[in-house]
Amino acid sequence: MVSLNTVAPAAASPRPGLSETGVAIDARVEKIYYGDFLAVRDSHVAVEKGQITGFIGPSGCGKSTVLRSLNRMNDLIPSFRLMGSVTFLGQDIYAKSVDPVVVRRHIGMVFQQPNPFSMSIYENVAFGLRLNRFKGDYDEKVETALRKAGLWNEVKDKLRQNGLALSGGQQQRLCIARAIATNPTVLLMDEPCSALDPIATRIIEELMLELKQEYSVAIVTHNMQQAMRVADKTAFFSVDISKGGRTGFLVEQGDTRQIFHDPREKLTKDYISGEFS
Ligand SMILES: Nc1ncnc2c1ncn2[C@@H]1O[C@H](COP(=O)(O)OP(=O)(O)OP(=O)(O)O)[C@@H](O)[C@H]1O
Repeated sequence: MVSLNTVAPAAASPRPGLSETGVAIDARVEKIYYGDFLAVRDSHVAVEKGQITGFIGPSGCGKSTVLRSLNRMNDLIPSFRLMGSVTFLGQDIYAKSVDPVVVRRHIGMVFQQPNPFSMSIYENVAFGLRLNRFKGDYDEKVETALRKAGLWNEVKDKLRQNGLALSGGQQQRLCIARAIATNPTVLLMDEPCSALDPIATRIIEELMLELKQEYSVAIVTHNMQQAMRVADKTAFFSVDISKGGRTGFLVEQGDTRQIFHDPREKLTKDYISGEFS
């Protein structure tokens, strides 16, 4: 059982394996507000173990809002308010006793813009380990994370160089290395390729397919082809403008093939045929 209550040294709290199938994160969003604005309603989203779950839908439908609710990243926005529940391996991540720093160690995040810190490549990867008061072999952890992120061969001779000196695609892989260094169970990726060229995008997509051997992944993407290429499961969101607002909601979630080729809902069908026509 994972403890979400205190910052335990990273090495002392092993990551649950992906041997069993099932749900890693179960989010039952009733409502999400920013101040008085109802941004998302009625969205039950699951991130399954060892799979990639894609979040798709038109701009403003709440994909990023829901994604960022899955590891309490939205806590940093004072006007944010969630009604409903989000459980990680059966535990309520919004429970009073839970430490959001520990949640984010188990559920890491990669953002749209590569955002390495202005520090060395090595220290970028070691950052989360230091935050989590890791006491073991830093060199080994940094190398392993860089290898898993497919970056080791490109940076092994310049680990003391500033991370900001890398190319955009390399910076994004550095951010992935930083996210996986603390041995998370889930990786959340918010449009991780939107700032990258097609070659760097393809590298990250291939990396995602490798990462799902070890991690459960949820990715927000605007790119439907990307969702089809990488996602096992797809959650399609839409925007309700019927009451004069703009409120996002989940239309349906299912196997990616089913969502793209045999959607249950007309809204999904219309969106997908519009995107591909
Ligand atoms: N920090 C915030 N404060 C207030 N409103 C916000 C905030 N972040 C997002 N919103 C609003 O919440 C709604 C959902 O935004 P969100 O970014 O989650 O949608 P999205 O589907 O990811 O959009 P996009 O595809 O354009 O990135 C939008 O109306 C947006 O303007």
